[in-house]
Amino acid sequence: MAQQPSPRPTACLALADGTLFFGHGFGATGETTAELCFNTAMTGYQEIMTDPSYAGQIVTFTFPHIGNTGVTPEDDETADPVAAGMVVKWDPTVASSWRATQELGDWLAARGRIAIGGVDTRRLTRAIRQSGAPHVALSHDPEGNFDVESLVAAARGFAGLEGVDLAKDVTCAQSYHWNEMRWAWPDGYLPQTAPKHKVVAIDYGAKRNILRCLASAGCDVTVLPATATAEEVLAHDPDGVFLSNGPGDPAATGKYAVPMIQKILNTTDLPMFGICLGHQMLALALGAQTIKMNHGHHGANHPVQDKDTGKVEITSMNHGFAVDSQSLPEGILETHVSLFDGSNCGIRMKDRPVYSVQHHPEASPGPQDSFYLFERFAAHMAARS
Ligand SMILES: NC(=O)CC[C@H](N)C(=O)O
Repeated sequence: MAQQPSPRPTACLALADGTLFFGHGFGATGETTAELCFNTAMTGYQEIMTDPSYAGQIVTFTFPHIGNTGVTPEDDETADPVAAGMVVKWDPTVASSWRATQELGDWLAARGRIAIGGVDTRRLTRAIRQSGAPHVALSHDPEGNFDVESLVAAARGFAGLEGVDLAKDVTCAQSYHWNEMRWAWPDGYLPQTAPKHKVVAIDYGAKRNILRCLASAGCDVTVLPATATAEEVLAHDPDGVFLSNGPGDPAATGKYAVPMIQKILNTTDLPMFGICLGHQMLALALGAQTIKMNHGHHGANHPVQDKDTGKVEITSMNHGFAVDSQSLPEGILETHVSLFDGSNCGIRMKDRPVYSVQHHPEASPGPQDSFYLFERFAAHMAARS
């Protein structure tokens, strides 16, 4: 039997070091540049693509079957995809799920996001692990015409994420009130139906499920834009302040967020809780430092140890920067560590209800081990009232 000719490549991924990957384009056509990371989660591709923390990044999925359950608006973490593009091993099949309202490719196309299928994602992931998250250009042309030299030049021209504040691009334009609860509950957990605690949540690129978890732990949540000042936060007379996840370099976003956090810490005794970028900026405000990681942590099976209890949580992670635990000043305790590489995953003030974690306790990577962190925030606010 005559062999079928392999289809002409319609997408090209160019790394700044000149390495090229050809494959099949889906989603939008055109060209985009970004930093490339890999995510090891087996499910949740839609939540990943719509997590604002992924702004400025293209995601390589190490799990080969991506897209085969389509997309549904219920799974959006924000209204639009925020990750710059996606790289997958197999082209998505026709969506097979009773929840699907659209094919992944159509959804990406309607939202201007480029994807490439048919890539040796194992080889690509090994390259990322060895040399660090590369700068890349991704092109999708149905005619298959690629100027590879200009693509490599575009990858080299990408400025990277260090020193870049992306929170201002993804934060809300205006404050709003949030009261929707989460849909899935940890075993035996009863949702708090009557909100008891007034929380101001600062949106540096907040995922919706974080806001749902706060509401479910009994918080009446007012969301404020990233550039909110301490005066604007305190004008709401909150019982607690929450610092959200978000994209980019914490040191850059911290230029306006850190003074705001410091002012609240210096002028009030309010409980404060931060997640991911919020964790990193709280650490900066307390005098610690953050560093860029080689290839970051992105996945849904990251073991994290709670140093207070010794318990291990299986967590979702998505970060390319980390708090340098060596830089934590006196009075700031390390509460959680990654069991993959020992990097910092949580801090708290020794004598105040101010704490934060690097992982994503709102995500449900199968287990829901980390939800207690929201209940702890509510308990701190209850103890104060
Ligand atoms: N998920 C997040 O909040 C990410 C924080 C930060 N942008 C990082 O990459 O480390």
